[in-house]
Amino acid sequence: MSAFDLSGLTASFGGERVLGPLALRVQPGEKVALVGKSGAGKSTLIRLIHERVGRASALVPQELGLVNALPVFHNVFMGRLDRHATWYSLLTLVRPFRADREAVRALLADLHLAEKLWTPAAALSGGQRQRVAIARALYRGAPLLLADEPVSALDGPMAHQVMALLRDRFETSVIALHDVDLALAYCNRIVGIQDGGIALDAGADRLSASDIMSLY
Ligand SMILES: Nc1ncnc2c1ncn2[C@@H]1O[C@H](COP(=O)(O)OP(=O)(O)OP(=O)(O)O)[C@@H](O)[C@H]1O
Repeated sequence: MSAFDLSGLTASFGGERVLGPLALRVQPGEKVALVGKSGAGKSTLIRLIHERVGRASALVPQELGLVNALPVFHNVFMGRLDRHATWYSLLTLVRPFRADREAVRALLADLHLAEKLWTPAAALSGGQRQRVAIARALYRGAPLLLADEPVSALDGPMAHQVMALLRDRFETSVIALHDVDLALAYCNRIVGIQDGGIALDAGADRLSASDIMSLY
């Protein structure tokens, strides 16, 4: 059994191939860091995997996808929008149910954001917005996380805390990361993307930061 086993992954823009064709098989329990220089194709690969795996995954896109006019609660609640009947979601827009309020509040507490439950997303800092997108992914309750630079706006200690949380709460993950030290500390498999292909694929315990830096 694998978390996913995909082949024929390709992407082109304006007739120019930027990724693939490549294949990626990820086993349950693997924490995969996607590394590689800017423009290598990491975000494109995350998007392609999400398109194929769909609802079985929780996505943290680089642009976060928050609704600015809505409070933090509702942005997090959206992580499970496809699991609720329309009437339930509409009622929640006006008056959230207590059990949902408490579940979201607990997740936000883990991310040091509990006091922002009713703050509109527009009024948050970059790092707070990033943590709301992470809370939405956690709230989804999917076993597979697909995340694109999920801690890029967080300070050092907070980035470590959040990476540890993601490692512990998701069975399997694929995370695009610029920070090579975070990749080695919190992931057990490193996949390096170069020129639209996989140039490195090895266990984190077999690699050092300098091995990964050869991709840059
Ligand atoms: N919508 C688009 N239109 C045209 N080209 C695109 C588009 N999205 C991505 N590309 C191109 O595809 C290539 C891969 O981009 P991608 O965003 O996947 O890289 P990345 O490794 O995630 O970079 P970064 O680390 O800077 O986020 C780049 O050359 C980029 O210019």
